[in-house]
Amino acid sequence: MKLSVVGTGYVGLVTGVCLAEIGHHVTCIDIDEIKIEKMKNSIVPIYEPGLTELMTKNMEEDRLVFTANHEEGFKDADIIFIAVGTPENEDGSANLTFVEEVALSIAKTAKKDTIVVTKSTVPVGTNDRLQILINENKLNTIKVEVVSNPEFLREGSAIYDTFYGNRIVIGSNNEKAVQQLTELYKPLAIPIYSTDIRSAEMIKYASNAFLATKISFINEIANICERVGADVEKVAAGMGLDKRIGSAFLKAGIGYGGSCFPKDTKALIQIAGNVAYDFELLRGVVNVNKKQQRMVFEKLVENLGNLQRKKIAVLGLAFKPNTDDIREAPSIIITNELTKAGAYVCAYDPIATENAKKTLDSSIVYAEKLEDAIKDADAAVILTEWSEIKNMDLNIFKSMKYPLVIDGRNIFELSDIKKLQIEYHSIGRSTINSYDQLSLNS
Ligand SMILES: NC(=O)c1ccc[n+]([C@@H]2O[C@H](COP(=O)([O-])OP(=O)(O)OC[C@H]3O[C@@H](n4cnc5c(N)ncnc54)[C@H](O)[C@@H]3O)[C@@H](O)[C@H]2O)c1
Ligand SMILES: O=c1ccn([C@@H]2O[C@H](COP(=O)(O)OP(=O)(O)O[C@H]3O[C@H](CO)[C@@H](O)[C@H](O)[C@H]3O)[C@@H](O)[C@H]2O)c(=O)[nH]1
Repeated sequence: MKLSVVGTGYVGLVTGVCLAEIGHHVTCIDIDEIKIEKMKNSIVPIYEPGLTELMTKNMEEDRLVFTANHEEGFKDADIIFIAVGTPENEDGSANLTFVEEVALSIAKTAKKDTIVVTKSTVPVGTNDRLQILINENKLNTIKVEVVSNPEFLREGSAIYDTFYGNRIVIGSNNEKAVQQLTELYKPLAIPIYSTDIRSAEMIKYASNAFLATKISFINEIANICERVGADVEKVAAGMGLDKRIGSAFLKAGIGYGGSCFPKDTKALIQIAGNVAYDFELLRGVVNVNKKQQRMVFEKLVENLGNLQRKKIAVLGLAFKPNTDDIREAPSIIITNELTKAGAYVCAYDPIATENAKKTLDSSIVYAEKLEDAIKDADAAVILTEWSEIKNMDLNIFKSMKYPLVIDGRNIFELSDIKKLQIEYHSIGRSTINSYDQLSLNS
């Protein structure tokens, strides 16, 4: 089939490349001309494992092209995917400006019957409104059918998730459109769940809100564990054995970040509010997350006191490993607090440094190597569970001025930490202070 994908961010580019890989002819469109030029030259503008290779392969096999011109991009399309951003408005609601701009440009330039598939995460009712917007502004006598097809990929494993997702949700009342999309996705052999448009839109928000709820739940359990002498890692493992609960998304830490959970939870609270429903539970989830994101900073102040002129090594800046994305990353809040408190922040991230430089306070110094950030530090905080950090030689902590480590991701085994002379605090587990004990004994 001939497809167009509008928006070449984390969702659009991965979708376009993967659809080309299963044999479709794909035109990726973006308004960012610099991005388009890069992609035309086989440069992937984001970090996503495996994407460069797959993109280049499909370009070479003539199934994937890029353009900044909507009209040219829509020319032959049987199906147009909308994958532009839906960022957060100041009041927490979803900003639909980009989606509406694309819908209008389809209305004004599409010249043949087409299915418009919304992959962007949009509030319930949006696709119905897009259908009206397109019908009212169409310049040609063509049929345009708007379908909801929310995306569930995760950054860092986006290609795997596209090829091996648990389900594909299609929201439409038009049987022909559902059939055509089913045909399009057939090579993926992923179960298709077909439903009405509004339920499809809600499935996306409800799924993200539920996963965020699991995270805030386990984080609260972790905070209680610390106070009653239980270990949250063991608690989560024991809970996860119950198939009704499941072990996924029970990793305690410094809260969820990223471009989706923070904005989508707030948008769902707004969606409920718009129909006079107070989503009390989800408000709790969001508040717990805010509190949790400050946890590392609070533990630092508790143990170090005044942070003025203290060197703090910040290990990991991305909101999760295997991505360069720092949107809504806990590192933003934590480094802001640190710099406000007068600390000297030396940060290390294997991939996200360039994006961090655009967002974080300009006083932050970026180390080239993990060991450079840690050397002579008064404390180290771990914010992202990159495998490089997980697998580091723990003896590097010996090069610190005082080996105080606050691990916001519980990446080390307490049994390994006990072998070191180090003061180690994590989330929902007991504190290890073999440094002071050893110095008292010697
Ligand atoms: N990032 C994820 O992991 C993820 C997963 C599932 C769903 N989503 C949803 O998918 C949507 C896209 O998210 P993203 O992270 O890929 O966004 P992104 O910000 O990475 O990319 C959006 C792209 O759209 C382009 N764009 C904006 N207006 C345009 C227009 N009029 N025409 C052409 N291009 C235009 C931008 O230049 C940008 O390259 C959002 O609604 C998001 O909530 C994201
Ligand atoms: O047990 C866990 C699991 C995740 N996280 C945090 O939660 C955030 C989100 O993680 P993850 O879900 O892996 O990444 P995203 O790429 O944001 O993917 C989520 O958001 C996407 C955008 O909507 C959806 O498509 C995906 O299905 C959904 O998992 C990150 O900060 C993680 O550190 C935890 O703290 N504990």
